[in-house]
Amino acid sequence: MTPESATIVALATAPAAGAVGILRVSGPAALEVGRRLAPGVPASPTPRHAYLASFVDAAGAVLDEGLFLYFQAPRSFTGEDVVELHAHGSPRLLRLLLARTLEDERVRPALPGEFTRRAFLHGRIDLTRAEAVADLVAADSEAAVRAAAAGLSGALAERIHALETPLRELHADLEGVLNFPDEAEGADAEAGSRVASLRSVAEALRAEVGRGRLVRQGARVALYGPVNAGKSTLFNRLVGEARALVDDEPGTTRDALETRVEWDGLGVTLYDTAGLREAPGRVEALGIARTKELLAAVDLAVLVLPPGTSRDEAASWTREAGATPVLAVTGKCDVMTGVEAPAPPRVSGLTGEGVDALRTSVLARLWGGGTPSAVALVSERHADALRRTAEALSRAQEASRVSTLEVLSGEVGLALEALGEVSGTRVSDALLDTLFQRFCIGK
Ligand SMILES: Nc1nc2c(c(=O)[nH]1)N(C=O)[C@@H](CNc1ccc(C(=O)N[C@@H](CCC(=O)O)C(=O)O)cc1)CN2
Ligand SMILES: Nc1nc2c(ncn2[C@@H]2O[C@H](COP(=O)(O)OP(=O)(O)OP(=O)(O)O)[C@@H](O)[C@H]2O)c(=O)[nH]1
Ligand SMILES: [Mg+2]
Repeated sequence: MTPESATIVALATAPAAGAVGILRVSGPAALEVGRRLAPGVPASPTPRHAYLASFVDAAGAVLDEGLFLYFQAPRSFTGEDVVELHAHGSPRLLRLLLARTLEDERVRPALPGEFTRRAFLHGRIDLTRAEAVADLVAADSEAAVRAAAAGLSGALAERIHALETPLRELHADLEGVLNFPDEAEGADAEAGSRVASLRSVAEALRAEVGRGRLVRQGARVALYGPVNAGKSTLFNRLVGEARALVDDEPGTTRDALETRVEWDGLGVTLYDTAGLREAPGRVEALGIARTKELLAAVDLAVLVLPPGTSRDEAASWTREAGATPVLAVTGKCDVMTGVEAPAPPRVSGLTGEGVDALRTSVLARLWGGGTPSAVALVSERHADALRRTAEALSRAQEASRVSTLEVLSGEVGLALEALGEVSGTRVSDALLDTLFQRFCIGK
């Protein structure tokens, strides 16, 4: 039996006690197998009708009373016959029901992501939508939920399509001129400029990978600066609870502390770090080394300076963050005297002054304009395929000037191939294997 004709089964709900647990069966034997567990359901049930049914064991003893749903191929999530048993959410009961479906030799347990993979293989959804399903399940901020939902409804698919269609047309035109020079004469005019504009579309999409990552994984933001500047006090204020130890002794924070917050729907991992200073004690020096490591890894470093810091000192503290963007603030602004005239923005972790404004500036620096939910969730995988698309188009552009039409068309073909890895029009089984591995079983 080929894997495609196998009927698969898995729990569609988490394997924990809950109000309802769902067992999902997909494939040609789904209805027969489902009815073996729920013999009260008619032989030809109305698709999408919820039947209240008894689920029974092999001897006919009732194990549960639940809902039975039948989706007739191809009008189902997978495009195959699907049966769902909505039982009470007892993990042990669901294992019994699952074991009963497996008694049929046509049925086997589903692999991770296999329901979604079948939806893709049956053309119900393209690859960007399949990936959005996994993004949605993994989403842990409102922005991530909204962006994945947009992906599920085809936001990225449309943008890829808007690139793939003219690219395919260009390729067809070029092949036409190559194969039927008389009929297709002139179809290759403007090829150079068509290639150039497609290349910039690919580059623009690829540039969104950073935003995609910010939405998916959240941003990483670290507070840093000289010892005793008020970083931990500000951290506690930003987090809304007394997470970090605060003391007037310089060098209080040693290990970096981290906590996850959600600001305007965007997930943010916030770090409080050991204050930096010359000639610290041995343990404190270890903390300082960690701070420097962390600074290199975050998306934004918020430099907290004590009142009265000079411009030169501030510049030298800024350099500590290396290539990481820095947002400098003057802390303890409640104790400042007018004479010091410190550089804005000013905040006080103690009184809360300027803290909302700081949060807004952090988001603006991370995100720029627009709303996080409107982002196309470009992943590293998409960006890599788009990079190869753009590179092939760049070579095509060069070829349009100095080389033959064959070479030009060949490069356009390669661009099309690389792009096909995003939508899934050209994918290998190996790529699908890796992609669906990150799904959970039952998805
Ligand atoms: N109980 C249950 N809830 C679920 C799912 C499921 O499989 N079962 N889903 C699964 O992850 C998601 C919903 N996704 C679905 C997508 C398409 C179809 C479907 O039947 N599509 C048909 C018919 C469309 C129509 O009638 O409008 C089709 O596309 O042809 C069903 C569920 C989330 N909730
Ligand atoms: N007046 C005033 N005092 C503050 C403010 N923030 C912190 N302090 C005080 O300054 C001292 C140091 O505060 P911390 O928050 O521990 O400073 P830190 O930058 O984390 O210090 P290290 O961890 O040692 O680097 C404590 O006595 C705080 O109460 C503030 O906004 N205003
Ligand atoms: Mg501290």
